[in-house]
Amino acid sequence: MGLVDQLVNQPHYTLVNQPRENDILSHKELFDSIPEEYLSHKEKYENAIRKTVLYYRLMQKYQNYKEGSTILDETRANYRNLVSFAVFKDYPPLMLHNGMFIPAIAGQGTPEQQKHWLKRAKNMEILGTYAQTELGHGTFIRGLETTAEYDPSTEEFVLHSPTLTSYKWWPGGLGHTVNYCVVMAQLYIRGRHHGMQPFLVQLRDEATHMPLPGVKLGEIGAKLGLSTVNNGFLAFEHHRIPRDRMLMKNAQVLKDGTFVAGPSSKLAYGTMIYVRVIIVNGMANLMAKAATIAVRYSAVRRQSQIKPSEPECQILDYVTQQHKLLICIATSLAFSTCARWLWDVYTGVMGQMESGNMDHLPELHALACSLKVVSTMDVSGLVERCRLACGGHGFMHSSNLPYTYGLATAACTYEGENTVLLLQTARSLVKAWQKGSKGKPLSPTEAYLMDKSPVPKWENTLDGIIAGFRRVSAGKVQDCVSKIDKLVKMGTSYEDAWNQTSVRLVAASEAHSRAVILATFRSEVSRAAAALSPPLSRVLHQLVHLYCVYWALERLGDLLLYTSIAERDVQELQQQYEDLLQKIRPNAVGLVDAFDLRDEILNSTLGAYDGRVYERLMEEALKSPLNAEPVNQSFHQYLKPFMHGKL
Ligand SMILES: CC/C=C\C/C=C\C/C=C\C/C=C\CC/C=C/C(=O)SCCNC(=O)CCNC(=O)[C@H](O)C(C)(C)COP(=O)(O)OP(=O)(O)OC[C@H]1O[C@@H](n2cnc3c(N)ncnc32)[C@H](O)[C@@H]1OP(=O)(O)O
Ligand SMILES: Cc1cc2nc3c(=O)[nH]c(=O)nc-3n(C[C@H](O)[C@H](O)[C@H](O)COP(=O)(O)OP(=O)(O)OC[C@H]3O[C@@H](n4cnc5c(N)ncnc54)[C@H](O)[C@@H]3O)c2cc1C
Repeated sequence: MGLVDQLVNQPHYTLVNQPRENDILSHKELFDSIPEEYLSHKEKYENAIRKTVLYYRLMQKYQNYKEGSTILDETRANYRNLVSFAVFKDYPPLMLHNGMFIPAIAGQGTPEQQKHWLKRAKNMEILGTYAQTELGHGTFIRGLETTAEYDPSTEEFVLHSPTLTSYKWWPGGLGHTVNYCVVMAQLYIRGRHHGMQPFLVQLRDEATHMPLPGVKLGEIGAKLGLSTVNNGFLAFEHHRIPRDRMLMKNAQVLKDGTFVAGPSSKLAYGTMIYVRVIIVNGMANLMAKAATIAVRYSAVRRQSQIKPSEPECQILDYVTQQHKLLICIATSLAFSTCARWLWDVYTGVMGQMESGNMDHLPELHALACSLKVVSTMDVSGLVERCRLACGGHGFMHSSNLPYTYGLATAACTYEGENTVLLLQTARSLVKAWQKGSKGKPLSPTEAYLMDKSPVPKWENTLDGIIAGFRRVSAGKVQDCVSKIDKLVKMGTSYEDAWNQTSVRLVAASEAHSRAVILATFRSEVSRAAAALSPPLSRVLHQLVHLYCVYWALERLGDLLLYTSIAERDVQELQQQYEDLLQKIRPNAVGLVDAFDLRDEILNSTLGAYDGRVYERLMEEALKSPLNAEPVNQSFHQYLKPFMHGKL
């Protein structure tokens, strides 16, 4: 639940940092007796499975897991996301089961297929993942090589991996955990290609868990993070599945092999939009976690003196530390606010599509791409900033900042690599510009592109900054269109012109995303603040103000190019920013406390509520197996003979 929602729903903010009675986190067996850093690769996985089964059983008990609850409710059950941080520093092997396997069935299956498979999946009778990416292709979906050839004589699909590069590669849980998956494969009927389609495929025997004949499975090896997600590989050797295993909500294959196309071939990509929307909220949670750890630690840590005559100060009193960290609080709030707004857009478009109206799908796709990119890019950068702001202790796994960075930075790549998705949004912006230039109406989030009024006098206000970001985006899009048009007029193909302009297109796409985020953050907080006490409303508006001024200073070059901002405005903005740091500093700890992330969820020696940082660091250090004995056996085996010249 975002900070604004928490504050709105709980007028007097009660900190519940103690284990609640009858709460999943009160089950100590959920937690590791020794830190998982000291386990082997295999032990980490096995321990994660142990915790996974306990976690899901308890989650079902405490979340009164209703059969009828929709996927949307489940996924928005932030509690699960947050609690999973407590149990799994890295994500669980079943993250894809809830995160993509179930949503893919819900989004791509017929009502009958949903009825049958969702029941089994939500009861954890079967475990699944989403297998799209291959060793040779991740971005270019149309280049994926796994084939599904329909055999009308047996009414079966024959799945096959024709090359090494066609092996499915990366899907979470695929290595040793799941026994089913949704496989995205190129459909062929009587030699004719019918595009990428989703197939629900059993991979392992439900009793023995052995891979089925014609199915090759394994895990892809050690990674930067997500060490317990069990990302795996999958290959098919002419593996046959019944016709009813193609998820046929959008497109169908009849018994005789007749292909019935869906309203749009892109509906098969629907699960990706859904996950991109969810990721924005996930980033807000990660940012809240890292900000809580770093701000609390900065309130406990005393280092050096501001005045030689005074004792060592809290490092949070250094304005440079405030500059590093207060934007993190505002960023978490910005993305949790935008996530809820994007969720409402998503559910609205899904509702329209249920009645056959596809008009708003392109705008949703562009928004989901841009917000997924900016939230993952900003949060991974700011989580790393939180780690650096904690000095040496931030480098400890026990701080939980390195793990949190791994979770955030992974999202810059999965669910659509960030550059590629920004280019998708750029595609939408260029089309909107061309459409608007012909006088046609644009979607609500892109309508500002057609603002042809003269550039107004710059104002150092929220309205002025947001209008400025819109000017930057529109100006960049116009420059891209002009460059592409100029290249095409010189005889360059449109595709080559697009590629030669792509650095600018990515920048235009990011500028658009920032304009959307600033405007949404400001309007959503203004709407929610009306229900808050004046002091609370004031601090939230200070955070919105900080966020807008911060990004104006970060993007000064663009503002100087496309708006009338002048040097004196910049000086004033810088002063505004420093004044805001000073105003927010007294509330910094209170604000991260308001994220209400319990110690078990923070999982951090630096961020615990009681502030006993040094005792916790020492407690964790003593858990190292190396500390079990004063002299390690390697001294006698190697060092001693080496030091005596005998080795
Ligand atoms: C902290 C973590 C946060 C949350 C955790 C908690 C919950 C989340 C749970 C699970 C998630 C966690 C982990 C996920 C694990 C990872 C999973 C994966 O990675 S799955 C694989 C993801 N892969 C991709 O995203 C591939 C990216 N590539 C593409 O999308 C396409 O190839 C691309 C769009 C780049 C290009 O495709 P192409 O066919 O070349 O299309 P083209 O550019 O020509 O455009 C054609 C046409 O289609 C429109 N379009 C493209 N994609 C979509 C879409 N998805 N939906 C709708 N429309 C789409 C595009 O706009 C264009 O339209 P026009 O022709 O312009 O009209
Ligand atoms: C932790 C993790 C978990 C994952 N989980 C899953 C999963 O569960 N299921 C699944 O199916 N997949 C999963 N993936 C795979 C993920 O979806 C792909 O890695 C992602 O789509 C990027 O594709 P790629 O790896 O082939 O990179 P590539 O697409 O090869 O990208 C490499 C580089 O090429 C650039 N590039 C590529 N195409 C273009 C273009 N058109 N224009 C400009 N630049 C371009 C990219 O910007 C990037 O810099 C996971 C990946 C990770 C890291």
